[in-house]
This record gives sequence, structure tokens and C-alpha cells, in this order.
Amino acid sequence: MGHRLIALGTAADGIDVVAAIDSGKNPKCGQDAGTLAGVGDIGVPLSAEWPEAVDAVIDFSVPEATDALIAECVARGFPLVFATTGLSPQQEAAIAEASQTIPIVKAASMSTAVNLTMKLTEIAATALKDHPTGADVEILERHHRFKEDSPSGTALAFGKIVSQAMGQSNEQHGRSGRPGARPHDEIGYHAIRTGDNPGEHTIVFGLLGETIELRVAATNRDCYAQGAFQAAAWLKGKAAGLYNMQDVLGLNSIGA
Ligand SMILES: NC(=O)C1=CN([C@@H]2O[C@H](COP(=O)(O)OP(=O)(O)OC[C@H]3O[C@@H](n4cnc5c(N)ncnc54)[C@H](OP(=O)(O)O)[C@@H]3O)[C@@H](O)[C@H]2O)C=CC1
Ligand SMILES: O=C(O)C1=N[C@H](C(=O)O)C[C@H](O)C1
Repeated sequence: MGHRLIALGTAADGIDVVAAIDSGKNPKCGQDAGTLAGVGDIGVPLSAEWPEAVDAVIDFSVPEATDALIAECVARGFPLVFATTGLSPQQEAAIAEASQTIPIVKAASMSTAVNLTMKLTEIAATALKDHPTGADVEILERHHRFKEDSPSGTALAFGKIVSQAMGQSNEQHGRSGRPGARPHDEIGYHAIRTGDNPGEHTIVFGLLGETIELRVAATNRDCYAQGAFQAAAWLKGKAAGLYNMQDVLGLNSIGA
């Protein structure tokens, strides 16, 4: 994602890429971030050094980087767009605490299509809550072979929307052996890892006699970078608080 943020950010009107931060352990540190991203020299080295001033920080990295990132943003008063997934509960809490000091947009997916599908999922789950045949919900996700966390943050976010609307209290991650008939009180998660898949999610509502599937798929990763830029622009002038992409995209007023 770092490469796409640099490449698209450099090309976009209204965005100045002023820093490209990593741990400092990468042997490419010191090289130009634009050159590394394939768009030529932009005069910004890959570095562990933080700049003095920015309008917003965009983070797509690893949970190991999160604690230091939060501390730097809070200490410097930098607004934050936070996209990394696979956090611990303690890190989730630390982000909520940091949002009392700085404005943060945090979302498991920055994609417009995914966030709109979240709204559709909320509507479907609410409508099917008391369906006479019962409605079984299973969430299928596909990502590239390099993805480290599973299920995806987005799959978990879809599951949270469903359980808040329908009340399931158990997560079932895959099935094997002889688990017996499916209990109604669970949401099933199935994570596929193949090739270079940029991200695909299907929410299955299985009734007796008919099935609804909501499917959303990226065709490349640029939708996540573009969403992050939209979030960064939206943060300008915002008060401290924890926001999400539903806020950025104005989807909160569309109710189930
Ligand atoms: N919310 C969303 O819309 C999306 C979220 N994601 C999430 O973003 C994250 C990154 O995904 P992706 O780009 O594919 O992963 P990569 O593994 O390709 O990139 C991880 C990046 O983190 C950097 N990094 C590693 N350790 C540190 C550290 N200690 N401090 C600072 N930077 C560090 C790496 O730098 P180096 O190479 O120098 O080690 C690298 O640039 C994942 O959690 C993924 O799930 C991904 C796409 C969309
Ligand atoms: O690692 C990825 O690639 C992605 N991660 C995010 C997630 O875990 O949901 C978002 C997107 O699906 C791509």
C-alpha cells in the first residue's frame, strides 16, 4: 500500500507527499520514496524520521508499528487516518484514547464500495433478524497470499454489523470433522488466500428455500489509497474524535 499511496498521492491534485515513514530497518531507507514506488524522484526519502508539520498522517503498516505511531501523532498533534488491521484489544483501546486528543479516521476498509456494502449488510441483517425460517450468516473473504492477518479486518467489521443487528454471539472460523448441524447463534468466517487478490468479501444470508449474497470486490488496491486521501482531506479542521469511513462518505444518515 505504501507504494500506491506514494504513486497516487504524488499524481493527485491537492496532495503533497511530505514524508514516507517506516521502521528504519529497511535497507532501502534513505532512497527516494517516489523512485521506490516507480514514479521517479519526488525529493522525499524513505525514513524513520518524522516531519515537523503535516496536515494528516496515513498509516497502512503492521500492528507492531501502532503503539509508536499513536504516541508520535498524539505528541505532535497530527490528525491520523488509520488503516492497519489485526490489532490487539489493547491497541484498539489505545486508539480510542488517542482520539480524545487528535482526530482519527479508523476503518478496516477505506474503499467506497466496501463501506456502501456495509450499509446494505446492515439493512439486510435488520430485515432478516426475525425471519420465520431463520437466516444463517457466513462471511467469505479472499485476499492475496502475503496477507498476515485472518480473517480480514473488513470481514470482522461485516460480522460486527451483522451481530449488532441480529444478535449472534459466536464466531465460527472454518469447519472440519463432524461439527454437527449448524447452530443459529453463530457467524461463520472463511478466509481464502491466493495469488494477488486485492480483496473480496461476500456476506451470505442463507434462509430455507432462498439465499441472498452481498459481494464486493476490489479490482486493484487503489480504492484503499484513494479512500485514505478522501479521509485525510475530510479530517482538515475536525475536532478530536474517533471517526470512520461511514462518516467520511456521509453514509451514517442512511439508516437500516
Ligand atoms: N483499511 C484499508 O482499506 C486497508 C488496510 N490494509 C491493511 O494495511 C496494512 C498494510 O498492508 P500492506 O501494505 O499490504 O502490507 P505490507 O506488508 O506490504 O506493508 C507493511 C508496511 O509496514 C511497514 N512497517 C513494518 N514495520 C514497521 C514499523 N515498525 N514501523 C513503521 N512501518 C513499518 C513496512 O515497511 P518496510 O517494507 O520498510 O519494512 C511496509 O511498508 C495491513 O494491516 C492491511 O490489512 C491494506 C489495504 C487496505
Ligand atoms: O491486507 C489487505 O490487502 C487488505 N486488508 C484490509 C482488511 O484486512 O480488511 C482491507 C482490504 O480488504 C485489503
